[in-house]
Amino acid sequence: METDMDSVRVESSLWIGNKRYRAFLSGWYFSWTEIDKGNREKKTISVPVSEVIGVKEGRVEIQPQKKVEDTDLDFTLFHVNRNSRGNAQGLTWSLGRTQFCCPSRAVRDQWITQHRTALKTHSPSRPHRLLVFINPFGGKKRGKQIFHSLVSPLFELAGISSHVVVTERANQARDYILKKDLTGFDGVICVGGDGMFSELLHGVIGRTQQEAGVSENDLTAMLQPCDLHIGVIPAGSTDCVCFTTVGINDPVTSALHIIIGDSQPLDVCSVHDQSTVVRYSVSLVGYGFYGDVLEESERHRWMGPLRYDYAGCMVYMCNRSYSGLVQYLPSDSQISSPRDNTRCLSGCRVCSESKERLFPHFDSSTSLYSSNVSQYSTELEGEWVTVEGTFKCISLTCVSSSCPRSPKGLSPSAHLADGTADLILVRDTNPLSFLTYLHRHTNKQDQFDLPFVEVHRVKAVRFSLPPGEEEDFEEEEEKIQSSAERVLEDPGKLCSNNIAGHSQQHLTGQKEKATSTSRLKRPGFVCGPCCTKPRSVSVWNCDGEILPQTEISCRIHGQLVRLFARGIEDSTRA
Ligand SMILES: Nc1ncnc2c1ncn2[C@@H]1O[C@H](COP(=O)(O)OP(=O)(O)OP(=O)(O)O)[C@@H](O)[C@H]1O
Repeated sequence: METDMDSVRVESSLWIGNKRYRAFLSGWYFSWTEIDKGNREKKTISVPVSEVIGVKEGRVEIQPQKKVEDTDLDFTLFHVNRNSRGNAQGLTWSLGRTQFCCPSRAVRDQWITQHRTALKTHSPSRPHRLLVFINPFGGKKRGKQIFHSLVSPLFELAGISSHVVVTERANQARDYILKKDLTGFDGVICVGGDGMFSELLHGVIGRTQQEAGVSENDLTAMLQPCDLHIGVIPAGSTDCVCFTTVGINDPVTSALHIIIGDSQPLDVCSVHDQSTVVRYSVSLVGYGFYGDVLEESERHRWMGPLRYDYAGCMVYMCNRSYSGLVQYLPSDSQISSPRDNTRCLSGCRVCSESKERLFPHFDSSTSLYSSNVSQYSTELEGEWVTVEGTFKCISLTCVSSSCPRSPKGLSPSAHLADGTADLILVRDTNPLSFLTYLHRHTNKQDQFDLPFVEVHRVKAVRFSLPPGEEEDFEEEEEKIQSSAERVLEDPGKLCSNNIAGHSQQHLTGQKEKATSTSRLKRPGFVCGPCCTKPRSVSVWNCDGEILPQTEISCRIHGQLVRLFARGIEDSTRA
């Protein structure tokens, strides 16, 4: 047996079953080559040290149950295995296991020691201690089972200790991250859906800014990048964030990415009203159709995940469109564009070369509510572009926002970490054309290749109501406000309005009030085609939460957070 203590190098004969192998561990790779009876080399298998999950004495199995057969000559290597599956965009990872037999106990011990040294020196960013939040009610309510049967045994095998919090209320995970002592944790994990991810996102960003003394409410402030990694074990209804960053919704794949300490930076959009940050978003800030669908689906939570299909049909039949003034700050189209037909895959060059971490020419003194368009252009050196019109929907997404139902996503060529978002403007059109647009999200046709759709890669966006609309809206607000007050005096009247009870995450108590008022403000619509008076103002859907504000300002923060992921792996590598 040959060893080199300084650079982690071991070489010896090893046996798998009755076949002999020449095994070799250098710093970065462990490989073994079959040697036939005539001493000829046959096939070589190679595993990067970075993808080794653990090395154990003896013959060990952990799935379906932990079983150890302790012998002096054997060791078991656990590592990542890849395969492709179904409609997944990325590769499924599973736990590979190979049992080796050594010529002597001394050689066995040497292999184990050297493997462990190699892990420490060549895969140093692995987490040792994790804070895990399980939403027991997310998706099909299998969060606890998924964690305890599939994820926890893998963490244990890899020597990761976890502190588990099973949530008892909405926003518990966010508040825990904001307030409790997190010393010693290398990351926070959610077992749940996009709503749980959002809680972790708000907690981690808020905590980091608090500690750095940065005001989150200041639209012009450079937010401090967050060191604490976020991991997502998918156990929700759609799990869009997981699908978009890993390419598949599979708890074991995600757990293995966490164990090996993968790190994927992610852009985040902050949404502001005039004076405060309202929310952070990763996947969708949407007005019009997507806002209406969320609002309608909230009235039917009892239907479970089916409510989105139901609400989609109802809102589609209402055939609404909304006037608005959209202003955006375009990103450099020489670098990338939403229509360049590229996919942001693991190791993406556009993301790794991105310099979009600073935000030039943003002037907070400009009123959001001003309708003076030229004022924006002058103050912001002519970079802002203004589009006024009537829209079916307005969507802003930092990432492709893909999910199993829409594997390409809202914007197939969007990047995870280039400091930009894609702004999709769908102008008013006939119902059939709009259906064509929606349907193209589920097939291979280009959803942007339609005359009423435009898409722009942007660094910031503002939305305001056109001047006339603004007055109507205020009048309507006043009328509805007074009727809401009457309803509050007589809560019995609430039944007919069926106001949604879904929890919202708020950054301030003031917003809590605004939201409840806002819900009361908007008259219910369930009648579809027979609605007599079209509503003139929609709501914003921000990653599945309804925003109380209509006029908002959004800014993209390049690579603000980091996930335990590596982006979608090219499936041709399987
Ligand atoms: N114990 C709890 N009781 C009630 N609500 C909770 C609890 N824990 C978390 N929540 C809230 O439930 C909401 C939905 O949870 P989650 O995202 O995990 O599942 P989902 O909605 O089924 O999935 P998706 O968001 O992917 O559609 C989250 O916004 C979260 O704040």
